[in-house]
Amino acid sequence: MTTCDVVVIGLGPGGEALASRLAGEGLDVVAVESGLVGGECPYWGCIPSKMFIRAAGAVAETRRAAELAGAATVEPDFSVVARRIREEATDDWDDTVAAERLERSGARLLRGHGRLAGPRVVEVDLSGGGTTRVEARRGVVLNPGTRASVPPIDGLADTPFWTNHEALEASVLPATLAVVGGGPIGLELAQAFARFGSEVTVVEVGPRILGPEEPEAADVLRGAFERDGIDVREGERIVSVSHDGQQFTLELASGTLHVEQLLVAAGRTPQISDIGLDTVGLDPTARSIDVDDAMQAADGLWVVGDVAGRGAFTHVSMYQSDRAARAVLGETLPEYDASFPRVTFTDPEVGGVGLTEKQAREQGIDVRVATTDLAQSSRGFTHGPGAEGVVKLVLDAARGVLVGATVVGPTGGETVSGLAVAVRAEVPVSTLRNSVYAYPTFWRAVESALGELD
Ligand SMILES: Cc1cc2nc3c(=O)[nH]c(=O)nc-3n(C[C@H](O)[C@H](O)[C@H](O)COP(=O)(O)OP(=O)(O)OC[C@H]3O[C@@H](n4cnc5c(N)ncnc54)[C@H](O)[C@@H]3O)c2cc1C
Ligand SMILES: NC(=O)c1ccc[n+]([C@@H]2O[C@H](COP(=O)([O-])OP(=O)(O)OC[C@H]3O[C@@H](n4cnc5c(N)ncnc54)[C@H](O)[C@@H]3O)[C@@H](O)[C@H]2O)c1
Repeated sequence: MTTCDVVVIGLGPGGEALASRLAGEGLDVVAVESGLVGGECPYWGCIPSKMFIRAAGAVAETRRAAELAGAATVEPDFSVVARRIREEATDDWDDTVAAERLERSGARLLRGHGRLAGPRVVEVDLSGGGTTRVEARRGVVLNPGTRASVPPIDGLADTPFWTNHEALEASVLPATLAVVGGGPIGLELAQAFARFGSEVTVVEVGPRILGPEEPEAADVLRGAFERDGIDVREGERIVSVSHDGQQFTLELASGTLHVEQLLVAAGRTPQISDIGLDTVGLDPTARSIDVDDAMQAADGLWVVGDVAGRGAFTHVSMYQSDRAARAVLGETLPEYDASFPRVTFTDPEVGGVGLTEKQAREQGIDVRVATTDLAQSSRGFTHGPGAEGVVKLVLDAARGVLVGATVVGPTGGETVSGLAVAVRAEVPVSTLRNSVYAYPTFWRAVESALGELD
């Protein structure tokens, strides 16, 4: 048994930041990681996917040049972006740089699978063999993240399907690709593969793609995906999947689909069933671990990242990492920001903050909503092809403040930032109306939407 001040199990973005920060504060930190230091985001998530999307966007913009500026041709070459992902984004899926950075901060890195073995005690199955136990004087921080869920579709588990890992490690573009799931992962990757030349079908079992977001966002995306030649099937059930060594066959409720590759992006499974939660009185079968606003789940136990169930985003993991670090150090925390922004990096982007109209109504808020067509704005008109989008505002009429907003558009993820401040700071809608909006920005469409609230 070794002792230390804090053990961190799982080094996603939040866990890695927390471990090096607490070590920098002089605490004795043991950081346990079974995969790569940094977690999903830098190796199989945000970073490689956004590099892929940036490249696919360049292809799409070049094609739009014909309508705007004269002849331009692009011959997409998937090997260029695959090489950038391998060499520049992920160091060929090697975390040496991140591990050395962590150790330079003073933290001790243990490679292996960690699990609680009671309050403030962690057992680690070391990657090199053997087991060790560590006692943490202050406590343990959990950041184990999620993995791709495999839906219980007949035959699927026996096929060589892709998750986000294989999709972002791919070096060869599939000629045909089916994507199971019309959430952020499925849609971002579907559009990127399609723009490089794959023939893509998205199969969503729910009534619409991007289900938790505003329905207006799905309406815009559906049109954009059709223009990219993507076959979007909503409310579609997959009965069975098989693979004959060459291709996948999907038996759908509406017919049969044959494809070269199958990407499963049907949600995420929290990696908490085997980390000893039962040894501290918590439920290992839950969808997430309940925490208070200081990210504390039990005495001497803090949780950050996707498994805390408060938004599965890197910026949320980092925000929680900051709170948990300050809680471990005994600092008093300001109120928790539950209105965090979110962006799906399709083209057009879908930026959102706070509540959707449906969520606000479910909370009994006196809701008023307004929408405005981004393409009809002055900036949309000058932008031309690719300007489709919408701004939607959700007003709490009783309090006179916005409680949610969505911006779909070429810069939806950036444009929503101003509204994120308005929601977070509860800026009176009268002040938003009595403000000047630069002409001709996409942001100025917000002024039109505010006018529609009357
Ligand atoms: C394709 C894709 C695109 C995405 N794009 C974005 C985006 O653009 N913007 C955004 O904000 N978010 C994005 N996300 C989500 C983002 O990646 C996650 O929210 C983020 O990684 C935070 O996760 P986390 O901190 O919970 O841990 P994770 O990143 O999941 O890391 C957890 C780590 O813990 C390790 N681990 C698990 N169990 C144990 C154990 N018992 N012992 C030791 N180690 C363990 C794992 O090996 C892993 O390294 C994307 C995700 C995917 C898959
Ligand atoms: N840009 C970003 O910030 C970004 C990008 C990717 C992922 N993420 C994060 O990762 C999380 C997970 O993303 P995700 O897209 O995997 O999950 P998700 O849960 O958001 O979406 C999964 C989709 O798959 C569908 N589905 C489930 N089972 C199915 C089946 N059998 N057949 C057809 N469809 C099925 C669901 O109805 C849902 O629409 C996101 O919620 C988000 O928090 C963020």
